[in-house]
Amino acid sequence: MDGTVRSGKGRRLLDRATAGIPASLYPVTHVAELPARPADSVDWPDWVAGPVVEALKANGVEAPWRHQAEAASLVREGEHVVISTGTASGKSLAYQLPVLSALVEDERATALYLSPTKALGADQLRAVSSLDIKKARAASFDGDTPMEERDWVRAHANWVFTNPDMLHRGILSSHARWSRFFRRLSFVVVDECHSYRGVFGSHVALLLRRLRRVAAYYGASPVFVLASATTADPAAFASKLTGQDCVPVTEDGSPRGARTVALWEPPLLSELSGENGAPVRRSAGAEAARILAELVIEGARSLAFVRSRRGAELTALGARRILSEVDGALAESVAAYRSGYLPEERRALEAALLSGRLLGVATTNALELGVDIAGLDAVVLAGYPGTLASFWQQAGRAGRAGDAALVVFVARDDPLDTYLVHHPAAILDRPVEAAVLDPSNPYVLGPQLACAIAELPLTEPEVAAFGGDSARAVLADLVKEKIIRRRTSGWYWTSRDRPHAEVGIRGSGGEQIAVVEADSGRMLGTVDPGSACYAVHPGAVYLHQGSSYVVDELDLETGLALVHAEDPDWTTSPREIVDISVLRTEEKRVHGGVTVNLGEVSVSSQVVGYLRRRPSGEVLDQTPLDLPEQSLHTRAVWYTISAELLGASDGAAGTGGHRTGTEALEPVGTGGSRAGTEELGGAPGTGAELDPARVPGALHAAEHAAIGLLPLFATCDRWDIGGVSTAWHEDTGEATVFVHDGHPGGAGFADRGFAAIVPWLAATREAIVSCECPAGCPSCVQSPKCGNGNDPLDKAGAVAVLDTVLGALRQHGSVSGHGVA
Ligand SMILES: Nc1ncnc2c1ncn2[C@@H]1O[C@H](COP(=O)(O)OP(=O)(O)OP(=O)(O)O)[C@@H](O)[C@H]1O
Repeated sequence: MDGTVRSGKGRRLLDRATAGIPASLYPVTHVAELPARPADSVDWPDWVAGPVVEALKANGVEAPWRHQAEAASLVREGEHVVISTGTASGKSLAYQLPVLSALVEDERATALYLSPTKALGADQLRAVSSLDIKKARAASFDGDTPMEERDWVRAHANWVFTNPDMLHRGILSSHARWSRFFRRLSFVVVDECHSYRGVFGSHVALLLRRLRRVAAYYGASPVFVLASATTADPAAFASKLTGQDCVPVTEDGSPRGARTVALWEPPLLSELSGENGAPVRRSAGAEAARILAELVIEGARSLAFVRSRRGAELTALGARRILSEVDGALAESVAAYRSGYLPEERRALEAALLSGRLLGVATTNALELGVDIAGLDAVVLAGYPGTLASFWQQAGRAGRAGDAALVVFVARDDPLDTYLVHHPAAILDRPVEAAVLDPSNPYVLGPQLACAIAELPLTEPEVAAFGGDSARAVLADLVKEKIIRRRTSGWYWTSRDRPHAEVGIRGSGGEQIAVVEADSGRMLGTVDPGSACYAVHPGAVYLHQGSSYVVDELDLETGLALVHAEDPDWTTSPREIVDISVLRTEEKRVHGGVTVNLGEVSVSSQVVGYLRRRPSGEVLDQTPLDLPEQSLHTRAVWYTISAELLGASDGAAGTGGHRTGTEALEPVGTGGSRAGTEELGGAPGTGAELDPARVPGALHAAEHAAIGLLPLFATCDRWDIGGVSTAWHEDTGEATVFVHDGHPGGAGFADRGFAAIVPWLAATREAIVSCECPAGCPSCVQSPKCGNGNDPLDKAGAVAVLDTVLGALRQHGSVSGHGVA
C-alpha cells in the first residue's frame, strides 16, 4: 500500500461518520492529514546489562528506538533527564534500562518510581515485574500496601513504586526507617511529570526538594529521570519541578501511522433552549455516541474520550442504542470503561479491544494514562480535555505503524472548544503548552517548609533550594507563629508531632472537609475548605471514583459533608457571587486609556444557589442556597478601560437608546470600521462606542469568555480560575475586568494570563466572533458558574470591548511600572 491509500482509511472512516448529514448541518470545520513516521531503531547501548536485554527481547522489544537509547545513556552518565515524546513512544524503557542495569550490577543500589496515580504505578510495577529480572526486587508502597508487607519493602525492595502522597506522608515523614533505602538511592523516576501542575505541581516540586535533602543526609545524590507527554520546553519545566538542570530528549523515534484529524462542531438545536432562552448545541457526548456507532458499523476499533464517567456511560449507551437497530450483535461490542481502575480490568479491556471482541469503548480520561492501548483505528474526543498535552495523549491511541487512523475532536458547548474548532492551528500547529507551577507560593511553601524542617533541621545554605527570599519570608512567619525555632545553626522543629498529616498536597491546605456517606459512615474523600461550598453544597451531585452521590448536608463548623448514593439524570452547577479588592499591584502596563495589571487580590465569594441541568444542556431549575461568604487571598490579572474609550463617540452618545444584549452580533463583529480585519482584532485609536447601559453586560461577557480561554495559555481548568467584571471598581476607579487564580496564593495562572495578554484576549475575541449564535450562549459568553444567572450579557458589546483593549495594546505599546498614570 502506498501512503495515499493508507491515509485514505482515516478519510473513509470520516465519510462514514458524516454519512447522511445534510450539507446545511455539516459539522466538520476542518480536516488535517498527519503523515506516518517510520521507526528509528538503534543497537542496544553496550552498557545495558545482559539480563536486561534478554528479558526485553523475550518481551518483544528487539531493539530500542533512538530516543530511548539516547535518554537511557544520558541517565547512565549521571545527567538528570526529561524525556518528552508522544503517546506509547516507549518512555518506560528509557528509565528501565539504566535503573534495571544498575540494580543488576549493584546489590545495594535502590531506585524510587513516582506516578501521579496509584493505578499507573501498579501498571508500571507490573511491567517491570513481568520482565522477571532476578536481582530487581520491585515493590509498591502506597495506600493499598498491606501493613505486613510494608516492613518487607523497607528492608528488602530495591525499586519502590509509590506516589507523591505516600512519599510525603509515609516515607519522608519517617525517613529514619528508610535509611537503608536512602543510603544507596541512585535513581528517582518521575513518570507523567506533566501532570504536576498548578497547586499540586507546586507541592510536588517542594516535595522533590525535600526528597533530595533527605537523600543527601544519608549520603546519596540520585539521578532524576522524568517522563512527560510532549510539552513545550520540557527542560525548563523539569528543572523547575526538580530544582536541578535537566537535559531534554524530545526527538521521537517510535513509529506512527498516518492520521486524519477532523474538527467537529455539533449543530445548534432548534428544539431546546438553555438559560435566558439561549440556544444550545447537541451535546458532545451524544454526538460522540453517533460517531462511535458509525465507526463500529465500519468495523473500526475505536475509543471515545468523554469528560465525565456518567457522560462516558451515556455515550456508550447511546451508541449501543443506535447499533441495536442495525444489528444486535454489534451493540454488544460497545462498552463503557467501568471504574475501579484495577490493573486486571485494564488488561481485560486492552485484550478485548486488541482482539476485536470489543470495537467501541467510551471512557473518561482514566484510560488516558497507564494503559497499553495503541494502534486503534479511531479516537473520538468529546470535548477538549483541557490541555494540548492531554489532547495528543488521547489522540495518540489511534494509528499504528503501517496503518492509518481517524481522530475526531467534537466541541462541547464552551468558548474554548468553539475557538479550537474554528482555529485549527491552535490545535495542529501550536506547541504543547508548558505546565505551570509556582513553588514560591507562600501557601504551599509554608506547610512544605514546616514538613522539611520536621524531617531535618534546615540550614542557611539550604534555603536557596526552597526559593531563597520567598522562603526566607515564609520562615520568618513560621518563627513568629512559634511553629519553628531559629537558632544560629538553622531552623528547628519545635513540637513532638509531625506536621505531615495536616498537609494535603493535592489541595490548598487548611482543615479539609470530610465527605461521608451518611448510611454507612464511610469516608469517600475530602474537599478543600475553600471549595466546599462550591463542590459539596446541599443538593450538589458529587462524583467519587466514578460513583455518583448527592449531598444532603454541609456543616462547615464540624468539617463534614453528608451524602447518599444516587445517580440522578442531571448535573448541578453552583452559582456564586464574587467581589474583589486589590491588595497590591505588582505590575502595571499603561496603553493609552487601557491598563493591564498583575498583583495580589482578596476575593470574597458566596455560593447563592445551584442549577440543575440535563446532559443535553437543558436547564431544569435553579435552587437558592444560604451559605456563608468565603474569602480568598490570591493573584489576579486585570485590565481597566477609561470611560472615554468605552463611551459613545461624539454625537453618537445616547442617540441609539438602550441597546440590549439580544441584538445580533454582525454590526460589531464582522463589519464596520471597528471590525478586526486581522486575527488580532482591534483597530488602533477607536473606542468601544458603548452606551453606558451596555457596559456592564459587555464587560461581563468579555470576562466569561476570557475565563473560558485562559486554559489555552495557562494549563489550568476553567474551574481553577474565576473572574469579576464591573463598570466601575473602587480600587481602580475605572471599568475593570479581573481574572484570578482560584487557589490561595495563586498557582501561576494569572501570571500566565498577564504574560500572554495579547494572544489570550485575541483568542477570546475570536471565540466570541466564531460562534454563530445571535446573542450569547454557552459556546461563547455564558458561564456555567455565573452567580448572576448570566445576566446581563452583551455579546456584541464584549467584542467591542475586546477590540478596544487590543487596539490600545497595539497602538500604545507598553509603559511598565508602578503608579504610571
Ligand atoms: N523499542 C521498542 N520496540 C518495540 N516496542 C516497544 C519498544 N519500546 C516500547 N515498546 C512497546 O511500546 C508500548 C508503549 O510503551 P510505553 O507504555 O513505555 O510508552 P509510553 O510512552 O510510556 O506510553 P504513554 O504515552 O501511554 O505513557 C509498550 O507495549 C512497549 O512494550
